[in-house]
Amino acid sequence: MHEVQVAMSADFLRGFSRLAKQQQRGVRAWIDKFRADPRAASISYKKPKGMRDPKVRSVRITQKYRAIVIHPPKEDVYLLVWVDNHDEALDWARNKVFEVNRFTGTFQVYEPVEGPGPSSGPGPSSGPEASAPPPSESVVGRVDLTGPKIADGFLLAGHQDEDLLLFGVPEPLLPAVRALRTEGDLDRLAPFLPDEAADAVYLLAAGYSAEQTLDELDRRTDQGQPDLPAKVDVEDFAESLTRDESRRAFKLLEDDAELAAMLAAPLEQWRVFLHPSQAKLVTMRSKGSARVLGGAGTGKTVVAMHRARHLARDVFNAPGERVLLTTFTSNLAKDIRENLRRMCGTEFERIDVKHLQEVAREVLAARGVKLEHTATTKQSATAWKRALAAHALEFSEVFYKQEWSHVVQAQDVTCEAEYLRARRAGRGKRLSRRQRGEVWKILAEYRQQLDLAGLSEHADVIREARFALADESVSSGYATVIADEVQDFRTADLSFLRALVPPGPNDIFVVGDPHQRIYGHKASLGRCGISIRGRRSRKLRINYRTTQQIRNWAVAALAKLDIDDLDEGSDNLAGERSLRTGHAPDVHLFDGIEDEVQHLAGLIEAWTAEGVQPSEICVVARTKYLVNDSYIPALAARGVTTTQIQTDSTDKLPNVVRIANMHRVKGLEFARVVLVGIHAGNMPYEDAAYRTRDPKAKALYDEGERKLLYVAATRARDVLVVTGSGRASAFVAAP
Ligand SMILES: Nc1ncnc2c1ncn2[C@@H]1O[C@H](COP(=O)(O)OP(=O)(O)OP(=O)(O)O)[C@@H](O)[C@H]1O
Repeated sequence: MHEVQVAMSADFLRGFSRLAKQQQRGVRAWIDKFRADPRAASISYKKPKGMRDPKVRSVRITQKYRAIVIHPPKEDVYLLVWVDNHDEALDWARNKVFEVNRFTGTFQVYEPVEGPGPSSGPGPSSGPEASAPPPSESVVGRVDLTGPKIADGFLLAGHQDEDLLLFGVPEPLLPAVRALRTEGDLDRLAPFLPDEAADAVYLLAAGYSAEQTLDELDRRTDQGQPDLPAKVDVEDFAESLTRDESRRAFKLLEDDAELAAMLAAPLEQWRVFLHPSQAKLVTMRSKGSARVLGGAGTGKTVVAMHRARHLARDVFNAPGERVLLTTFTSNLAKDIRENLRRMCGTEFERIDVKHLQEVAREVLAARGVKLEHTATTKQSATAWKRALAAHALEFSEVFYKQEWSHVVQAQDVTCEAEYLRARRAGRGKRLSRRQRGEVWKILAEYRQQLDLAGLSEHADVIREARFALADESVSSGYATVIADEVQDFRTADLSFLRALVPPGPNDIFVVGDPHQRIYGHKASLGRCGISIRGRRSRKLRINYRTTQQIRNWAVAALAKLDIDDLDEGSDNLAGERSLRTGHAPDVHLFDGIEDEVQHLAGLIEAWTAEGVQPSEICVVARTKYLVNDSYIPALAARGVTTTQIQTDSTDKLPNVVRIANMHRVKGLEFARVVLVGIHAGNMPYEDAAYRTRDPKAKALYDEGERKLLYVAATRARDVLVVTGSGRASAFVAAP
């Protein structure tokens, strides 16, 4: 008989992560014993009463703790699916079904219910605090239906049962799926569905056809048929666990070092369990460049890291071949470098993780180009003051400054002739040729002032570096480039990426979310020579970070804007979902800031008393000014110590509450987030030029503000609170 194997589920690892360190040691020792021989006489299996699934066994670890193990009919792979105190472990397993789906061949975990789940509160996969509804009670009739109603009844009315079965909906859950009427219903049912079925049902409910859903999920063969096994043996666990869809939640324990790493960092599940769409992107063989889109928290950075490791290890692995992973912000580059160092073996030596400015500076330094000083905010303000004083102004001062960054620097404009031809799409105001000429005088004067002071800007460094690469036609030394946060790259930055590597297979892999563009201006990959045709463009749709309730709130803040796709098309967040559920964000509007801060201080006190680490709480305000002049002192006056997040300093901060402006929290995440000062005047932030903008420019500005709110709200993993005072923000629905 073949050797018996052991697999561990993502749930087991999650259960393990909740145990105290001392108990974890005991469980580790037990896992080693169990792996050695799950059929050994010393392993004490119990078949608990009242389990829905007869394959469930509870195995004693200590007097208090039990592992839930799924006994394989063929004795091929024993599955470790949960670990907890005796009673809680049994409660967790009681209503669940663990089986190989007879159509898809995937190993599924689900909980049969007849309706869309309880109307609030976490679902079953959230762990012990989960509150599953009684198994046989239909809850359709009593839920609070929140999502948009489908006019003629049921969300999936247009789909046959057979289709739903082929998408992995288990037969016992068909009635519940059929009963869905709103997106709110689906959010409540999703935690009870197997993951592969939930992915598909979200897309079908968002209006995708069955064919489109297969395409979006990459579940079609090259011949266009659903990618399903010809024959499924539901008793063959070993075969089932080889499928991508099973591997998103189960890992065969084959390698001691890998298991040790898993148990040492049980919360870092992204290192082991990739969603099939993530896994495919990591190893995809691309004829040229590729692009990955996905809303906040969908694991784009995770894919970028795994991809970098894969390319360095398996594709560009000749001595001297280097892989570059670059980002827009320096904080993120630092985090990624640390994570990669821990994930990689010796291939790490051939991976550079640097933010784009750093890459450009190194390209120039390697060629002996002496860099001018980068203008500080103060120095550039002085240069602007002089430039704006030199000529009569037809427009507001802000207009010239934005024209400089969004048109001149973004597109590498260096002379009047180029400026007269430059694309000004998205700038709001149309300029006549005469007006362009007049505006250019001031822009040219600003450049002159920088030159006189011996100063340059970040964009100048990127441009110089690109010219240096083009002039010499020597390569940058990189075989491949992976870029994260690409939504904030300007045209000039994308052109620099292109110049870093010659066109070829797997040359450039870009990752970004245009819904989160808070710095740059729309730029097009194709226009910069980065072509991503056909299947080289994919989307991630599972939000691993925030709860569904927080995600929905943040998406509502975007108010259905028209969003580009980093290229010439458009993007949306349809069919995206969160794996976790929680409570809807709390929104409060107070009479004045005093009351607001009083509430905030009370919240922080209550949370820390509950055991939340202060460093896992972040207070976020729209501007630095609000942070420094209002909230830090007001909180300090109430005895709450905060520390401000600065560039490059996130991991050195003490264990106290974090505070930051919205731009600064990009790319970060916290268990609990409070967005403060969210009221009229601050959101959208009414800067000096706010009232003077023409309607088109104002609409564009507001769009940027909505994206900023989306970024800030999606930093929260578990809890989001939104507070303000005075008049409500037009971007926030009344509480
Ligand atoms: N396969 C996975 N399994 C478990 N957790 C994951 C997985 N993929 C991503 N995560 C977790 O989800 C969170 C968000 O991931 P990541 O930062 O990669 O998302 P992102 O799309 O880059 O987000 P953003 O655009 O908001 O910066 C992280 O905590 C990450 O560890």
